[in-house]
Amino acid sequence: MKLENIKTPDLNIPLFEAAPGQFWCILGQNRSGIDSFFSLLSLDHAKIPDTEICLPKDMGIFSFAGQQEVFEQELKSDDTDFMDRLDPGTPARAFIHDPDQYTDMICAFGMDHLLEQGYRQLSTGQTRKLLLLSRISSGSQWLLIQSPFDGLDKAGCRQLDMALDHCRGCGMGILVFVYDPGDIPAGATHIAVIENGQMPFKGSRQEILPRLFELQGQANFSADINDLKPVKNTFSENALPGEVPQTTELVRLEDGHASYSGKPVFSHLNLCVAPGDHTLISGPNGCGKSTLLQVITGDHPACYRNSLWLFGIRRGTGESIWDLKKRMGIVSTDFHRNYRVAGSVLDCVMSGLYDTIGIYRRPGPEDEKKAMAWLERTSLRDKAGSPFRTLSYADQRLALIARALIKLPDLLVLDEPTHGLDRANRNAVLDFLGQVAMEKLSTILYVSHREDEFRDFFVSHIRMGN
Ligand SMILES: Nc1ncnc2c1ncn2[C@@H]1O[C@H](COP(=O)(O)OP(=O)(O)OP(=O)(O)O)[C@@H](O)[C@H]1O
Repeated sequence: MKLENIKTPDLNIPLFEAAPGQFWCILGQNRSGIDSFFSLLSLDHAKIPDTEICLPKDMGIFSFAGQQEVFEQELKSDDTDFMDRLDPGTPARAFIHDPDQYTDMICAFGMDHLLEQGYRQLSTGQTRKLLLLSRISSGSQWLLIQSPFDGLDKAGCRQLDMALDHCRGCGMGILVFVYDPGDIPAGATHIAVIENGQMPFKGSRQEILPRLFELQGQANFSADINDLKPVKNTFSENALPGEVPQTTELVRLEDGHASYSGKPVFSHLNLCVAPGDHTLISGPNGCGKSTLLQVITGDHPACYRNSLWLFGIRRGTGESIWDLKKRMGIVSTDFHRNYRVAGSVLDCVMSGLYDTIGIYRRPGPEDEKKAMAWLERTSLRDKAGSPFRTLSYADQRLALIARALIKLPDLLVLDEPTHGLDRANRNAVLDFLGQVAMEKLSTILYVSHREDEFRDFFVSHIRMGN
């Protein structure tokens, strides 16, 4: 693989070369040009005037955009309307080329018991593991992989490192793109850094690792809690009629359970979240973290089968889900992939005020002002009018985080919200959530696999699946 004299509006790289058997890690911050470089390599027939591009014919590509394409394809072929049951989607087995040849790797990823399960029946991490297996087994001699560790549990990260080492051992060329120096794969033999559209360092791992401290991380997310305090000072400004205010528990789940087709995901789970009980939820892929949060947000049918109280109101007693949603802000991978309406970035952030996906009313000037302020805080102001889906994955995430925060709801339900973000942005978001917690502006339920996100402001930690 060789690219010479790359000159585009975002990139200026005189030369990049990689050989079969090399394992490159490309490291860059969000908006550094790293995504443009990834796109350039992943295009079938990339053409830039005066640029020499020599790419392998066939590459196994794993990317956020590719994952969304698979999801959209699955939606298109959803036959639920013509069946007397939910269409589970393409069986996982069909994504892996010659599964028998990859039995050990499939088992190592913990996917062996899921091969007959439909794509739509997999958790976030399971979906990502499946698509990684799909690319690794594709027979391509080159792998091009974007942010592979996002969403994977600890064991999954270790297995991926081993799988990539195995691929390199078989003579494959590998390029893994990461946004955080902590995500550099253990087996990477070479590192290249992208900064301001350029590639200031590239070379062997030993040569480049000591130079990484020179990198200055600047976050795109920057919010001052003092600007927000006057908007709301207590937990229950949005109290529902008839609700016991202030001291009411936000969530109570007694002997909670959820299952799919009779197969339990979790059971006997008790949870009580009072204002200020910022709660971290962790556990292996597929243990039921997202299902639990979906029960709480009313996005899972088990919410009616449980002894569940939200803001002091028992679910299933005639309450309006819209009234409940008014008091929540939600970010999750499932929500992100389903945010598929046409609409601008400004619309997306503003829609957080109305709890809709997209805008279906004429917003008032005050709402627009609030949304613009959040675009400023996420450095997305100049993208206000751009269609949401044209943003990079990380910028889409920042917009969705702004959407959840715009009304500073009583309950922030954040299921792995920092997918795709670089270290500076991730830290900035978590620092801000720490301030939100300290100022008692919201109560936070937060799912994460990353130990560097296990901050001190979480007062309780639920470890599921142990
Ligand atoms: N629609 C569905 N039908 C059947 N099984 C499902 C469905 N959705 C999820 N599951 C299964 O339920 C289990 C829990 O899924 P869930 O998404 O809650 O896990 P998770 O802990 O959030 O995982 P991850 O860390 O990968 O995000 C998984 O094993 C998954 O395969």
